[in-house]
Amino acid sequence: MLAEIATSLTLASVYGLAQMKKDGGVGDDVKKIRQIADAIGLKKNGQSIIIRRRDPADKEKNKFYSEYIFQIPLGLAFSDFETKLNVFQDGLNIKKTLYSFSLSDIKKINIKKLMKLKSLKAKINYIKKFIKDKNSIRKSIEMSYDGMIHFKVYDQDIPNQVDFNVEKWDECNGWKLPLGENREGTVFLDLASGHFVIAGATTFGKSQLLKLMISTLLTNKPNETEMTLVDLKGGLEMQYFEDCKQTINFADDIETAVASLKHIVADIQQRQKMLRVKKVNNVKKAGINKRHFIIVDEASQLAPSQVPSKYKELAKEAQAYMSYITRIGHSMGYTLVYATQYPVGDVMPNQIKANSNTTICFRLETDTQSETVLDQKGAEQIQLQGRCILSVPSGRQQVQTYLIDDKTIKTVVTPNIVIKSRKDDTLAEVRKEGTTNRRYTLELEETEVLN
Ligand SMILES: Nc1ncnc2c1ncn2[C@@H]1O[C@H](COP(=O)(O)OP(=O)(O)OP(=O)(O)O)[C@@H](O)[C@H]1O
Repeated sequence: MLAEIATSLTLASVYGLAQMKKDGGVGDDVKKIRQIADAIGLKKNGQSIIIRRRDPADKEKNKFYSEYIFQIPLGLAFSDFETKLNVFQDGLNIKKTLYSFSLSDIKKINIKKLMKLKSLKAKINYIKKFIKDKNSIRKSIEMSYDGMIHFKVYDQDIPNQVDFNVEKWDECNGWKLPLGENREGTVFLDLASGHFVIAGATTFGKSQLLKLMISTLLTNKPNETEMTLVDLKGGLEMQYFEDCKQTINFADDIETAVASLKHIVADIQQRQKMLRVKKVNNVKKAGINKRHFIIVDEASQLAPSQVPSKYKELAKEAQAYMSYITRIGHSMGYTLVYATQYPVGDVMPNQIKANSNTTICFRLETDTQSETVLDQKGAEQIQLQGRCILSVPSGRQQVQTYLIDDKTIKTVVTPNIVIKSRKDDTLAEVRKEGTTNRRYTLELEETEVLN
């Protein structure tokens, strides 16, 4: 037995050392970063960036990156560096050969597993695979600036795809959503923290994310969730949830959408009056646990510039209601989730953008669209389905969102299905009215609630 372990270890060491020799050793990130900056002209009057602090990764303290803090030469801006992030990243990953392998890597080989393999060929293949997997790891960088430029260098990149596992829901307390994974693990969002904007070109993951959000609500807060689902892609994406008891309104055309939003606004105004009587200024203080989520996909179908002329007035009305919901709704227990694949001009109204504190942006077609959503370029460079830039008040980061499968959604939905009476008789009325020269007058009373 001991002899076998020794043979396998020798095998691993010899193979690993051979590969390490081929590579020529591990490079110095600080030196490389400075060389790259110089090579692409990021220096001024002959002065290069100067290293001020090194802070190595410490897995025991859950710190997954090494941080290098540089002073930048006078006359250069952080944006000069930020726009070259890919150049720095690729530079750090340049290898002299195909393999890079260290002695500490050899220690990570699972000896027990190796021992169980019967033939020498299987053992060699196991080690080869281990080395191949190790070498497919790519360093990645995050940059930030606080008077000095911070390079966070991770030994691994964000995963390219992560399938959702229902066990993630056990890790969520309150209104938490398991959004996806970054370089350090799961990223959670608080669904009760404010309104959401979700943007992304077609097939990059918006609908998947909406399904994950709704499934999370139905799993963790089935009795405290109410939903208004506005699916202007023909109702195909949200149809899973149409018959859930939590779905108070379901709209798959502009007229029903406007009618539903109008109801929500009336409900919010009603609730304001109720809170005023109770002399409190939000639902939490009033002891109301229910939250109502208004989920709109695809919001460009409610933008006056994008709809046929006969629907323009309706679209204006819808936008006014949605803006109202984002201004007043949060403290009243109403959350807007505004999703669009086409964030240009009036599809991204200022009020909705300004009043939403979480933005999830998948790939967009142009840098102008990226600026419209995030106030900066970058979303046009995303290549992967499900990869997003998450922007919250505390900062920005890239996340690979979870991919939830239809079977899981069905399992979540089934216990929540109810046979409904036609709840939307009123909506049907409004719809009829809408087709017969209806004149819309906006009466959005903004009642101040007592503090
Ligand atoms: N998080 C993800 N990880 C990996 N692949 C994904 C992810 N989200 C979506 N995809 C892939 O992209 C396909 C389309 O996703 P989705 O339906 O969410 O697109 P979309 O952005 O809503 O597009 P559209 O606006 O045209 O409906 C999915 O069927 C899946 O194959």
